[in-house]
Amino acid sequence: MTAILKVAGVSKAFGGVQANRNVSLEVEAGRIVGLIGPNGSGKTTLFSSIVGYHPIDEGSIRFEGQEISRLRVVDIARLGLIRTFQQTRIYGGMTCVENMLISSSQRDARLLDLFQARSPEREERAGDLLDFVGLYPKRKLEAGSLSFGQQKLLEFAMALMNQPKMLMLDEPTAGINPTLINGLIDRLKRANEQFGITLFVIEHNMRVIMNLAEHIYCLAHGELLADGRPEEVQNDPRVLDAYLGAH
Ligand SMILES: Nc1ncnc2c1ncn2[C@@H]1O[C@H](COP(=O)(O)OP(=O)(O)OP(=O)(O)O)[C@@H](O)[C@H]1O
Repeated sequence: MTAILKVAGVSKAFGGVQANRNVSLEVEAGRIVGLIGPNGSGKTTLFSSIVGYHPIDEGSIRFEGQEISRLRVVDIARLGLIRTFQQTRIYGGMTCVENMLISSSQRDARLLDLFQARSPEREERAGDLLDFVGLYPKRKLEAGSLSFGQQKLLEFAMALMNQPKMLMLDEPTAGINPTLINGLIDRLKRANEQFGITLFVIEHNMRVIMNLAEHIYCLAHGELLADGRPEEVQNDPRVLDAYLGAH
């Protein structure tokens, strides 16, 4: 197995706050890997650094062997490394299909309007992916009328429009009811298996991440604390201490 993502010695501070300190980790191609840690342990900061949202202070980030730590978000996305956010980023006044079409044009970093973004192939792909996440019957509805969980599914489908090699998901199940959570886990696994997309997932819900990930990294106070198979990490006294100590 080869690493699709290699993070080596990454540090990032905001003023006096050391959000990440000397973090090194690897994500193997085709895997589902989890990132856990108490609130404020630096998970989102690490994701932002990887996708080029802000410069890092030290270290190296390689995607498919290429150094990406100095690239812009759009250039990293073009390489096939895409991230979704804790908060959904959809246009509530547009239909589900329109959101999908706009999303697919973002990869090119060109400000295409919806008219230009429409093509038979893209519309077909949008329909197929909406079907994949179970939203095909709602494709012509305004995205703002969907439940929060359905909006998360739409956002996931929008990310797939860009045909990523690797998707980084920041708390995909946050705020979603338990029934939809199971559906989302199933879709994430299927995207991994059917489309071969590598997934790197931040998740607070332990049941979800234990069920989903094959390997888990745990951060605490900005540093890598432990990593291993889900059952190893779950029973690691250092991880338990970090969580208990955080409350
Ligand atoms: N833009 C910023 N400016 C200043 N401080 C920041 C910024 N972003 C993050 N931090 C600080 O860096 C530390 C790590 O935050 P981060 O959001 O990465 O943690 P997290 O593990 O994702 O937390 P959560 O689980 O609550 O989302 C925190 O102390 C946070 O306050």
